[in-house]
Amino acid sequence: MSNSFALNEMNQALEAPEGHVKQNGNSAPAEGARMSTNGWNAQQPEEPTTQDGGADGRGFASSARVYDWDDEYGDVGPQNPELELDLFGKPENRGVGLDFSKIKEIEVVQEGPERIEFIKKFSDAGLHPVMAKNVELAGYTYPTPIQQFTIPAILHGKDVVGIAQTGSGKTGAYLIPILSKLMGKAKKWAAKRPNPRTFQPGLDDVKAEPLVLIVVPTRELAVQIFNEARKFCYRTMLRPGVVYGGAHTREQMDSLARGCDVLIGTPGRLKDFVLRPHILTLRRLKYIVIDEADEMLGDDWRDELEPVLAGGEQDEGNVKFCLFSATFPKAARELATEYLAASHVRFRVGRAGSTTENIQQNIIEIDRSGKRDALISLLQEMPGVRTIIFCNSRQEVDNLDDFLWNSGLPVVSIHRDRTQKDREAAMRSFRSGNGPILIATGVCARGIDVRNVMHVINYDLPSVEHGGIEEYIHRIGRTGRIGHRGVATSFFTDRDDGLGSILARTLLETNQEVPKFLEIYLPEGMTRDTVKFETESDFDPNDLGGAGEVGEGGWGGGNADDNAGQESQDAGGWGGDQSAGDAPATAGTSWGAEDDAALAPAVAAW
Ligand SMILES: Nc1ncnc2c1ncn2[C@@H]1O[C@H](COP(=O)(O)OP(=O)(O)OP(=O)(O)O)[C@@H](O)[C@H]1O
Repeated sequence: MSNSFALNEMNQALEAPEGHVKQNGNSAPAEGARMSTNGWNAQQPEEPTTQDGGADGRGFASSARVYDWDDEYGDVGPQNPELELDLFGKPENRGVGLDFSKIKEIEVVQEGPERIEFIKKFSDAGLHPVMAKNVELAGYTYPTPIQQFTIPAILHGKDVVGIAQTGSGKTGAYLIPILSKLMGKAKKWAAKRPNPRTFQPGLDDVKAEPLVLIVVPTRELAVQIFNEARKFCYRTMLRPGVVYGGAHTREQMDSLARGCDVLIGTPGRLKDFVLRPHILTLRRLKYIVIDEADEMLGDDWRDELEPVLAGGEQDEGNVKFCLFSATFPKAARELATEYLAASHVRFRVGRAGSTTENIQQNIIEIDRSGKRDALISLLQEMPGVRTIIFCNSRQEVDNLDDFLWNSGLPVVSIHRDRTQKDREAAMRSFRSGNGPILIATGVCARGIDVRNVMHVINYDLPSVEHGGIEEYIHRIGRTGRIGHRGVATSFFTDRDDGLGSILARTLLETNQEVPKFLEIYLPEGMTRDTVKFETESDFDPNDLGGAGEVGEGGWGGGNADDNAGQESQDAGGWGGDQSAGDAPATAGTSWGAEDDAALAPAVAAW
């Protein structure tokens, strides 16, 4: 196996703030700590933190502290240095480590009846001043390519589909414009809330009436996005909240009873609350975001998602939809049209389902019986770096956890059968670097963003029936995020035959070495330039006979006036007017239609 850049980069990562997993190998381990093995460090008993463990570090992450708004504040609340530190971390650690050398020019394709002018700088977006400040506090200097397009599109009142590689800033791509737009409107649109200083549970309770609903597939992702929302809502009257299964319903009800303007949740728990309108009503809702949209629109979620998307006393027709994912197979794209306005815009950074070249992908052909030894060798080869190991079953996660733990390695693990407290503790330990090896089932892979994950190991490759190449892309995408680089190593056994062809093409596409045993899956003569995947665009220019005709079932072949009423109602919010002001508003002018301008992809420099 060749890890050309790996060790050098890993060492830098070990020195990096927050990401440190290296401890002084000579120091005596604290009581309860475990000895280091083969270059890995001793694991320490975990200290609770406020960031992931609730207000006092002992509750669930859903009760983590948010900015407390007082109606006497006017438009912008005062700074709270202690909370600021908690939300954004130490100033010297913010926004470090972008590898600009790898990101030169990235092609962004836009489809839909209207062309959106992209922004090059956050300052061009017309963000609400508090949002601009929060973006700065988060350490974001430049918008990522997907953000360059979706920020103006959402500010301009469009339904948006955003498809961009893992770790490319999709969360900010919807949170920043949606919250910015609402900041100017919160006084008018948000429900009345009790004063947090005088609030008495049971006496002052209100029902939650969010303006934004963000639906995600996993609890870990819900918590992570809640933490991002806590940052971007800082010093505003928008109050974020999160609900997810496994944590106490009572605790989440108490939190909702204080009011909630931005609600993040997993479908099951959301459905429970939506069916209890005295606790949660969606009648004020202005935005629905479906993150990991291809996963969420799959059959597995239908029963829970449909009552949420259709229910809760929504003001039908006045809710904007935003769908985001790194992968978006055709079947999911077709389903998505059920929810989107005909005039929605769609942005794609690279091929839907492509991965970033920042991840070095190694595929190792192996006998099933040799996996454990090979795993230990891999961990010894890259000691002390934050690593995620994926397995296909909960049983295998438990088995490997025992095996590695007994081998003296600092390992933590999560899967669906663990209690929520255990899941949160494992994530806390992994994030802090105390338990730098995380074993998980693939289900947990979606969206998790932990700084300095340098190595992803597919102990089992996802089977074609369960996630296939999409899951592979999401799993390896836990490394190589936001301009960083990383290594993904996968064990390929006789069971993985079904994945061979698409895996070989994925390697080819991203300039990776295709190992000899995978070459047989490629048609003769196929090169990086001729590699083929499923159709990327569903947009059929023939559907667009004239201005305003709707391309049936297609993406964006629609009538730009369909939601014009809503747009004029929206105008006047921060950034609502100027951002797309130059864009041609003619229905029928479309990316993907057969004229020169339409065929040219927009290029975002970053
Ligand atoms: N403009 C920016 N500048 C610097 N860092 C950013 C910027 N936007 C987002 N980030 C950071 O990049 C990381 C990855 O972002 P995010 O988790 O939103 O990626 P993603 O595209 O949703 O990935 P996935 O597909 O895996 O869910 C996060 O730590 C986020 O804080």
